[in-house]
Amino acid sequence: MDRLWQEALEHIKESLSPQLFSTWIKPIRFVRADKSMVYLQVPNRFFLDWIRDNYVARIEQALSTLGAVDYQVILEVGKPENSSDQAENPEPPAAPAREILAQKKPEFFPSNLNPRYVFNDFVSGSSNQFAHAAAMAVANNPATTYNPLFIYGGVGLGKTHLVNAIGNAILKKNPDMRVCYYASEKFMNELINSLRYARMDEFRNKFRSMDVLLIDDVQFIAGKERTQEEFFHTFNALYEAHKQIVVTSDKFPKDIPGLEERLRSRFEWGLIADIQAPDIETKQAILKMKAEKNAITLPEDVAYFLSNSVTSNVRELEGFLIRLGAYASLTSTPITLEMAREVLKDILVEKNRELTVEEIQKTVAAHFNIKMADLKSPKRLKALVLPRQIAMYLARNLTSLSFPEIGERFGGKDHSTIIHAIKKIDKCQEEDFQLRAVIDSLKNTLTR
Ligand SMILES: Nc1ncnc2c1ncn2[C@@H]1O[C@H](COP(=O)(O)OP(=O)(O)OP(=O)(O)O)[C@@H](O)[C@H]1O
Repeated sequence: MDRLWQEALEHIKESLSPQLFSTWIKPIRFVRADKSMVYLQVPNRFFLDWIRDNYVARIEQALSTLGAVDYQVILEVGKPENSSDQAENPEPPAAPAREILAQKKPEFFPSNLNPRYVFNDFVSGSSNQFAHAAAMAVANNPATTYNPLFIYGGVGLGKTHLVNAIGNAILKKNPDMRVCYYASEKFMNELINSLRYARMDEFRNKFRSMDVLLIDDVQFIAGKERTQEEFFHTFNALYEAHKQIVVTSDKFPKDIPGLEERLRSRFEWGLIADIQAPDIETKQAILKMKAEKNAITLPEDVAYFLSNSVTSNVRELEGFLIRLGAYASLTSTPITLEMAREVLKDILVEKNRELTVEEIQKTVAAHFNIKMADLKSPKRLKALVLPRQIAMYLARNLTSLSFPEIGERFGGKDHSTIIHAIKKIDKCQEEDFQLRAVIDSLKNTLTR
């Protein structure tokens, strides 16, 4: 059996980089074997966990290829190599490999979660209550209720916060679970590195051994062929093993350009929940909560002023609050409405500047991948009519221009054409959930 072990080592060596082999496999010592078990010694507990999670299957596979079929690897923590009593007093063997595989050792598993983002600090309002409720349901019963959970919404509206809150709540209740948060760009970078250094097995083992995988801003992997493929396989492996997957994006799956069809359809298997721009009451509640957290005294009228006059991006709103807090502290003056107006005046002027129809047309044209000129043209092609009507609708909603003035900016169209377009979009939005999502996303882009 000793010889067989040496051969198995050679076998494993072929499939690993020299560095990995010498780090993880070389220090493993063969102890003994009986009819169905191979006892291997590793230097310490951390090592044992790592080998168990990443290499036991590979070792069993190598033994099986060499004829030792159905042998089970049993890992034990051994004494240092020069220890004299090693042979006489072997450590009691650790649990059988398959049992070990079932155990989880979270203390060595980095979750990447942001501990600040918890449900308690998330303000729920009409704009986000659906996503909030879905996130809580997933946190309470991972992989049983909604899988995958897909949360989408505009920039700075709380997606990252919610997804981390899910992870933190799950870990609090189940400290043994492997919960991992990844921004999709980080997933991609790790994949690139694994490809470059021939560490794909490790990469796959790592992602496929999660109990809960949280992927933020998945839109960034769109158009990246290799990343999408690897994510697709990770998704399948986890889904089939009944593990929870949560994905966020700035858009509804159908509206993510360059997203592979097979991924899009999988994202639609579970629950899709949107986060909309917060209303004034929610913004005020968020500001009050954040002020309290940061020990900033924020008078009612200033909270109202901020919520009413600026952005719907909560991150930006938070930034204004911090700025006011810093100013108050540096000048040793309390925050007042007058002071808020003065300190934020430049930003607010820019923010309150009215959008132009050209900006709206440009954004809509880019979203639908058509030419801006087509929005102003009389062409009746189906692919142009809907974007044009959406642009007209947004022009009416986001500017103060009259119907004839809008018609003028759409290539001299009659005001009745504009009224018809607005009525149609209004009606379609009531029935068509996806159209509503597209319009919300465009509004968000235009007003952030
Ligand atoms: N409902 C909320 N209650 C409390 N804080 C919120 C809420 N929504 C957003 N925030 C805060 O706003 C900031 C931005 O939120 P977050 O990063 O989660 O947004 P996001 O939607 O992931 O943005 P991006 O699209 O840029 O990834 C965070 O500090 C977060 O705590």
